[in-house]
Amino acid sequence: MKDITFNEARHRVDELQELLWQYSHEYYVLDQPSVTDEEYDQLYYELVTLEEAFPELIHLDSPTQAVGGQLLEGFEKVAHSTPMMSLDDAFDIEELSAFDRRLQRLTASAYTYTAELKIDGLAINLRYEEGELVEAATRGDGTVGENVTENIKRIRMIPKKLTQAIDIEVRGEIYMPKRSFLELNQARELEGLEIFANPRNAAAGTIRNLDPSVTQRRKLSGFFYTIVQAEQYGVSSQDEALDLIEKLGLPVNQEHTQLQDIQDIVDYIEKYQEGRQALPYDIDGIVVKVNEFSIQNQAGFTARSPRWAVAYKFPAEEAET
Ligand SMILES: NC(=O)c1cc2c(N)ncc(C(N)=O)c2s1
Repeated sequence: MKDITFNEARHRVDELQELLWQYSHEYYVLDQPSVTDEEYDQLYYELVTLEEAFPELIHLDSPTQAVGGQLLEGFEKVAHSTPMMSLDDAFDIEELSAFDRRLQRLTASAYTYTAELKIDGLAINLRYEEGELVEAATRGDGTVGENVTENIKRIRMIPKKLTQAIDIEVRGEIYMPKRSFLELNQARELEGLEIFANPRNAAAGTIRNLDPSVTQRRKLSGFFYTIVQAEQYGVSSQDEALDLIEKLGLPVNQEHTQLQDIQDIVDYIEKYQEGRQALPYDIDGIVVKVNEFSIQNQAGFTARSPRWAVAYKFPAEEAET
């Protein structure tokens, strides 16, 4: 490496980190990479070399900070701060309308809905302290999950450091993009290994592997959609919560929208029931939530799930012929 000053190195390291994050976003979330894997790897190697020459420039959230790591003996258990609940399902429009009618009986106030794509992946809880990722846990039985922090730290798209140095817990879904799934199964077939049935199983199998370098090698990503105790952060609706999650630097699925009534939701469902094959990740339905937290609080929870949300499930896709 030609002699460069510390300041030149610092400028180039910042530039490379910015570039590599952007390229990862294009690859994982937009499925529209603007550079080849070789170009990405070349920049990544340049960053590693600079960080080795100037260790004080290594940031926790550098794309390079997810390498190495010892084999885990097993996963510790983690008790969730609040239960990670499941969603009631709706399989047709009539059930969706019944959900809406029940809500209207629970509150006299006006409310709107948010509709979000139901990502077919693995639920995850991330805990950040002073903006740094300190713990990642699977849903488990909803009350106690598995500590998979070392694996989650090796997913490029999951920030190790938020844009704000705050204590916060967020929940979302870890998923494997369709393209990564196909590449992984092709490689496994060549190696005579059993292939994964679908991207969800591949994501779960990766995160539940005790060797963190397996996660490192496989291209997983995530979308986040819940802040635990969100109102403590000054947000009063699901829409505002999604905006804050994105502002903190976590990936948020951009297909979410605020809707007025069930008919709007029916239109949204039809749009994605048709369009989901074109998405770079699997979805298995639409999550419909009351947008306003004040109304969510009025509606509350049953033993199993919130009364203010429902998962509209798409009919299972016909097996690829
Ligand atoms: N079990 C749950 O509560 C949820 C599960 C999921 C999922 N698989 N994908 C997206 C959302 C979302 N956008 O809210 C939720 S919420």
